[in-house]
Amino acid sequence: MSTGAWIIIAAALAVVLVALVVGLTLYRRRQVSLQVKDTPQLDTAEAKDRSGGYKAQTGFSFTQGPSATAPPQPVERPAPEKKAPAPRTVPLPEEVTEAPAAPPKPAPAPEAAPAAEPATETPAVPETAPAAEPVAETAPAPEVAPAPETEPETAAPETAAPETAAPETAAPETAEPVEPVVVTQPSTDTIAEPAAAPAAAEPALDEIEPTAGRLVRLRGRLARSQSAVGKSLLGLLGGGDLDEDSWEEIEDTLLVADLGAATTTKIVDRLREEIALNTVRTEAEARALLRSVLVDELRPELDRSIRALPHEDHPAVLLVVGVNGTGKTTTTGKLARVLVADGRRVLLGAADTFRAAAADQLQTWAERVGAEVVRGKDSADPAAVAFDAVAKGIENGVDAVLIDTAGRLHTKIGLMDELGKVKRVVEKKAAVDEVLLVLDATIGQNGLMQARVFADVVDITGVVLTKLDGTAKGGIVFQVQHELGVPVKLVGLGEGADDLAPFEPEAFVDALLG
Ligand SMILES: Nc1nc2c(ncn2[C@@H]2O[C@H](COP(=O)(O)OP(=O)(O)OP(=O)(O)O)[C@@H](O)[C@H]2O)c(=O)[nH]1
Repeated sequence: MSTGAWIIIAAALAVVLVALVVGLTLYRRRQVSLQVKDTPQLDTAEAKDRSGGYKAQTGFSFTQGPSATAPPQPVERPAPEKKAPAPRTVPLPEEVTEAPAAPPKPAPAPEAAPAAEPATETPAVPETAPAAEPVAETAPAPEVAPAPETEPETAAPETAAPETAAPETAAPETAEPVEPVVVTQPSTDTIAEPAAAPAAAEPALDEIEPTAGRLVRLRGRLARSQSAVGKSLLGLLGGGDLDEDSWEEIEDTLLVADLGAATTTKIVDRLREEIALNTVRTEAEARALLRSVLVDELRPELDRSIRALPHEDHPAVLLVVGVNGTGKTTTTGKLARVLVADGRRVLLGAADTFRAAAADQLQTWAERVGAEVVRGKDSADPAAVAFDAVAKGIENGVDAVLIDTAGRLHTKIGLMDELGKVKRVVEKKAAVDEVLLVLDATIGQNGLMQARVFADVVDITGVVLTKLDGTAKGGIVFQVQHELGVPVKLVGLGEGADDLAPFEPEAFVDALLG
């Protein structure tokens, strides 16, 4: 063979060898990558489920509150239950003149009708006489009962402690089988409610609208009521040279929209500065400037997440406070729906015991959404109901307990006693993660006055502004945040069950500017 032939054979062999090596490498690499794929990815996703840091992909953002101070205590199983006669005597308190508080009307689901009754109450905690003296700590009851209220100024006749501390020891015949009536969702897999389970018919659960993009979907409503303000501002700013009259008109427009004097001055000053710099030449630039000034004023950097995620060993606890008629109960129900839609287990505490209809209304929300509810008899001590709601929530391992409170504003002292007590008593079981103040946007400056009173009484952590669909005075958002230094976290944009949206400064301003 010639040398040339040998070279060709050698080259061919070399090519085959290279091909073999490459093929083998590729094969092995593919094998490795398959194994990698199988690994932890899925586990972590699953492990995330119940922990903090959850962010609804919806614009609703839920977080875990700061860690609890009160050590959660093991709660005894409720004592044998008795049927509550539950006569409802609807004692409308004197000054509570607010809205009739219709039960949630959305999703009228006729099948739900029978489900309203099955709420046959089963008192979870047979109660001792309401006037029971603070016996808590000395009682041999196994459960570590919360200390009774000791503050002299809140020496209300009832304390939460005796009521819940007594279950095991109370004589079964205790006259009144009333205090906290607990209605559990029949399908829950937790504690067996022997009396309730067989009696309760399967409740017709509502379809909950997807929570994604709520504010966008509801923006039309916001725009309808707000855009007059935006249009007028844009008309003035984009109209060329601005004389003093025009600036005054801008100021008036902002004031009429309830932005308040301080915010209005700040906004007008900034607009003047920018316009003096000649940076605004077109209508589009005027719009962009106005948008950025308004958004900045709404402090987009504030944390607007709702602290509704459970702690390791107990649920998140949220208090919903506000004057009657502002939409507290409705908001509590709407928020429960959002949480349930996001896979959370929710318990509602009906601590608004001054109006029987309020508890009924909350119960209806709970049934429709598949949440549990704890309620007391009419005029029961709201603190006791709130306490029992949290205890039940811990016992049943729910993710969040939402407590609807009563907000009678006859006197600040009364409110302080009541709300302060609710918070203190609840905190014997678990720290309160969130105190949401519900304000009715349609009442403008009055809402601000209410906010001040409530802020003096409890540490508000977030504001819910309701009925923004029905007012052009959305400017109250600016004032509330400015005055309280607390973010508006949620907005109510209608009476519908799903008409609750997270508050987003940019989206709000866009709606305002139309
Ligand atoms: N248009 C509109 N109406 C709302 C909104 N939120 C609540 N409402 C209505 O306001 C009325 C009062 O709401 P409630 O939830 O009963 O108010 P509350 O503060 O709990 O009052 P009490 O039940 O008396 O304690 C009801 O008719 C609700 O449907 C909202 O965002 N927009």
